[in-house]
Amino acid sequence: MIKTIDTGVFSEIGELEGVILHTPGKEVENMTPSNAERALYSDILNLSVAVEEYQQFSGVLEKVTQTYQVKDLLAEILEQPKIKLSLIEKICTYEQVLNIKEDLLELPATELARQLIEGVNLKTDSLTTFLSDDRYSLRPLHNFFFTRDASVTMYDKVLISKMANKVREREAIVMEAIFNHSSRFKTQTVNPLNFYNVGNETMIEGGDVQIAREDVLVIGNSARTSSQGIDFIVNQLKQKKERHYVVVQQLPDTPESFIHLDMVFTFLDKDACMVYEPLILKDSRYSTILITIDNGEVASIEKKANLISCLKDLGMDLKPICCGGSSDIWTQEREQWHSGANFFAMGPGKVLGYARNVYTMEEMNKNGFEIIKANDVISGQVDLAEYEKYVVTIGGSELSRGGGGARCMSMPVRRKPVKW
Ligand SMILES: NC(=O)NCCC[C@H](N)C(=O)O
Repeated sequence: MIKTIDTGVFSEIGELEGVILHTPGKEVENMTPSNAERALYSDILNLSVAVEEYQQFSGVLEKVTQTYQVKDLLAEILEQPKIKLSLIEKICTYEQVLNIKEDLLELPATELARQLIEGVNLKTDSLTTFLSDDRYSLRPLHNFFFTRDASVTMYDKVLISKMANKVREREAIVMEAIFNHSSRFKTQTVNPLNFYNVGNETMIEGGDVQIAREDVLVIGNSARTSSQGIDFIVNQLKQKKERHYVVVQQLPDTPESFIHLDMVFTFLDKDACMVYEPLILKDSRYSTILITIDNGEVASIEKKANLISCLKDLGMDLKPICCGGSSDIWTQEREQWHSGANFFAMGPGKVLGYARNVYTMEEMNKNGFEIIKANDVISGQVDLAEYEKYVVTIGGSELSRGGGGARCMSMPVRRKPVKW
């Protein structure tokens, strides 16, 4: 009997009750140095090492909460012929490969789910395909293990992202199909593509959207999330007719380690957050803007000094803990590059992050977080219930080369309310 849960995320830190994951598969290796950039990678991952590291991440989450794997969820919905047909038609139309539709329809659900993620090989049945440098009719979804980005559980609904790059668009199509059809989730999806006034400039990715509190969102205005994307979210919030705050943090377009807000800022606890200090606290070139929505309208839009003081004005007094420590800019830069600021909260003060960022971990420890190795949790040597405040560390030397960390690799579907 399948258990159905209502989706609901009203904070970044509430105790986790369900999370969607994707264990990296062949799609992370199915590229070459010359097309890695197109895949949005700065380097090519070694799959066996990446999987070993990932198992530390998923192993811990499996101990503390209900986990779901994208591939299983997808295979489950593809067992229904109508859904299979409509999803294949949608993907083939979208990616202009209607010629492979019949072949895909013949595949059993599990194999189809695998190919939709790992890529569908190009048939060499014509001179053009024979001469083509490409190997795929449908390219692999190289970045799907960053499940954070393609959809966002926002309060009681799920927002389907409008990805900035073509190479990640199918991820959003798959997530929408899962949330619309899986009997495991009771929810309502909101897809910008279904709104007549949404154009190409509208971009939203989950790495930029943080649910700070029931009435506060923090959103990165980045290379991946445009002002139009944020306006779309604001328009959705207006419908609630309640007072709501959207704090916008502008981000630079380069280097690629700044793609999303969660690469420079994450919530850790009711009273603490992780920051990349040079950008969040010291660089005045990137504005913080507060949008106040009230009674179904934008009541005001104003520039604020910085993200931390803006949140304080809204009643969220957070101590910033510095990625890479607070003394050496080179260390800060290096650890930020390796997703040192990208923590994922399993509950207030209970977070996951990469062990490789040793200066960041030292700083977390100085601020009262116990440092616990993932493998010790998985083996049962450490019982997390005995600790109040901790970071569980996972190996991240290989995974971080994909361009993200623990928050990027998790898509929470439900969290308990926080007792603020
Ligand atoms: N939330 C995140 O920061 N996700 C990381 C995404 C990395 C991926 N290579 C990308 O460029 O989209």
